[in-house]
Amino acid sequence: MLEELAREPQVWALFLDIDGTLIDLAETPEAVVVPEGLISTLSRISNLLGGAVGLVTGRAVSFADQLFSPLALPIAGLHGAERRNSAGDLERLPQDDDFEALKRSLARVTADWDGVIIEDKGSAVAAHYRQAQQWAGALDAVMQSAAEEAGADYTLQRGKMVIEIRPARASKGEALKAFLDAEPFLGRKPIAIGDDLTDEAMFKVANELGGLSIRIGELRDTAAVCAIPSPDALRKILADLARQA
Ligand SMILES: O=P(O)(O)OC[C@H]1O[C@H](O[C@H]2O[C@H](CO)[C@@H](O)[C@H](O)[C@H]2O)[C@H](O)[C@@H](O)[C@@H]1O
Ligand SMILES: [Mg+2]
Repeated sequence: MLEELAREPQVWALFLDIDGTLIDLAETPEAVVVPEGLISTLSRISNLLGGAVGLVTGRAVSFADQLFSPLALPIAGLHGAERRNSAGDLERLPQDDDFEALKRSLARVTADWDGVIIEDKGSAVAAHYRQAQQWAGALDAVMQSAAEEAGADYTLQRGKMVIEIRPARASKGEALKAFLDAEPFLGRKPIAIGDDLTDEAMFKVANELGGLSIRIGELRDTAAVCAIPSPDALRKILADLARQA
């Protein structure tokens, strides 16, 4: 990958997931740390690729922007439900009052469930049980019934120790396609790198378009065609690439 990207940077577009890919997982959503040097690495690789580097994440764009400030790459947030293109134009969904009420109700129902975290992300909500695995089954049931109540515009998204309700019309695969429809991504072959179930949609699109799909972790039950063992190993590869920029 490193050799290909360095030799023909005009051919490739790079799409990177955040949690579990660029940065290590942490016990809570707020406790994540962006390691020193990563922001400058990403900035240099973006220059090398003529700006064709995008973040594709389950996080809200606003949260990702805080993490990577002052870098503001093109980004798809909430699993593709919001997207900022390379010109800086941000598409997001209008507030849905029923969904706001549903999030409040979820927070009420789980208030006494020790260790459960309800992460309000605007047009999506995540219920975390990393610190409360005894609540995993009950939380799954509550989220399933909340997703039904939310209706056809929303869907359940499972991930690492998390169950989310997110807008149904979006996916990371659709986000990749939307990026690739416009400069500076237009006509390039996508490299999609991710670690979780939500990334499978972008792996499939990358494969279909003759690109490359890379899973962080094991190459098991995935559409990805190759693997990198850990976020740390990926960061080392990216740092090497940035040095050649
Ligand atoms: O698509 P991603 O960028 O990988 O985002 C996926 C979800 O990541 C976050 O949750 C995960 O990371 C947390 C911090 O390391 C961890 O505590 C949690 O167990 C993981 O599921 C984030 O909080 C979610 O909103 C994202 O959708
Ligand atoms: Mg991830």
